[in-house]
Amino acid sequence: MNTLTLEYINSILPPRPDDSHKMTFGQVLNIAGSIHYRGAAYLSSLSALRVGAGYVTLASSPSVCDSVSAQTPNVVTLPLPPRQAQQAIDIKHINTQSIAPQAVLQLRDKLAQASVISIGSGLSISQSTDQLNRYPNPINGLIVPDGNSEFFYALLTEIQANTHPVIFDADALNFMSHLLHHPTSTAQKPISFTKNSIITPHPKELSRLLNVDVNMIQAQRVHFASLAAKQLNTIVVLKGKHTVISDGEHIFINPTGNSALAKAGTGDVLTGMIAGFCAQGVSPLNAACLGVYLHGLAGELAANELSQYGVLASDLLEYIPKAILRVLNAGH
Ligand SMILES: NC(=O)C1=CN([C@@H]2O[C@H](COP(=O)(O)OP(=O)(O)OC[C@H]3O[C@@H](n4cnc5c(N)ncnc54)[C@H](O)[C@@H]3O)[C@@H](O)[C@H]2O)[C@@H](O)CC1
Ligand SMILES: Nc1ncnc2c1ncn2[C@@H]1O[C@H](COP(=O)(O)OP(=O)(O)O)[C@@H](O)[C@H]1O
Repeated sequence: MNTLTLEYINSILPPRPDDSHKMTFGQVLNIAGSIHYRGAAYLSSLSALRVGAGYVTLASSPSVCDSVSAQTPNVVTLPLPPRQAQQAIDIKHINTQSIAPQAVLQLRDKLAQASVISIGSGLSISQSTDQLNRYPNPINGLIVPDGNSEFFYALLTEIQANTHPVIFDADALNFMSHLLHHPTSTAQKPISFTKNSIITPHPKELSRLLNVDVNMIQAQRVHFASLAAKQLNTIVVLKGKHTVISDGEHIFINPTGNSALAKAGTGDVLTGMIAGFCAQGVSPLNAACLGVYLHGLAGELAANELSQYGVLASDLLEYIPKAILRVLNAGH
């Protein structure tokens, strides 16, 4: 078990060759955001650019793409077609901002081109009103997915054989929990995290994935992060104070960060940072270490100027470059 250090982080930062262009630093395909979580799409896309990715494409519903474009000129958008109602009676149940499963066909070329794919930040699975009538599982609190769930399933099927890094966050994890624990509840075939994947659960999300009480997870964070990495064949980033990173063999503990990060949207920033490092050719395990350490350091630097009370997730975007400079300067 290793605690991440400034020196180690400095040693795994990717190079920035002079003779380079935007594609040198990789393409992120970020599938994120929904009608109530437009901010998650913004934060996860911009944070990937802030750590040095060359090109970020946000694929989402048209309204999310419009919102993000209105806030920043830096992100390329790929609006995906909304789901259509099959019958007149469905119309009141279907939020037209849900993405059609057929959108995966439109994404096919982008999925193949991308250096890394991030899926799930704010990509709600609970957009349709019929979900509100369903009961949550009493153990894991998970409600049967709906809304974007058909799109999710089509997407996960499409990328099963993908060997590029894929980062699964937030609702992508909740959807996977549903598939893992209710395999016969739908007529769908088994599906798993992809090779070279990274998952970024907070303790409740890991509790849903493992079907283990969240208090048990918190009492044995290293054990459950490592167990999940082995069982699910993925790299696990178990978030919270002293984030644990494990590939099932190695374990890293993050010393950076403070309560400034305990604010909505900071997890979306982390997902983008890890994706941005993967895009630059860093191994998924090192990308997870870089993202987690620098995310925490950005929170500390932001809190030095704004207080632990006053930092916003969007403030982190300004402090990521300062955190990188701090690490670079430590190397001289
Ligand atoms: N501006 C935006 O658009 C934002 C969008 N977000 C998106 O909102 C969606 C829902 O995410 P949420 O995380 O709110 O919903 P969840 O339902 O996954 O998590 C909330 C539950 O998990 C528990 N929990 C969270 N962190 C915990 C921890 N460290 N220890 C123990 N329990 C913990 C909470 O107490 C709560 O019961 C995600 O798709 C996410 O990406 C959020 O990131 C917030 C900001
Ligand atoms: N008290 C804390 N100390 C250190 N890091 C924290 C603390 N609280 C939250 N974080 C970090 O902030 C992020 C929160 O992510 P998450 O729970 O997914 O939030 P959201 O879904 O709102 O984006 C994680 O990276 C977590 O490790």
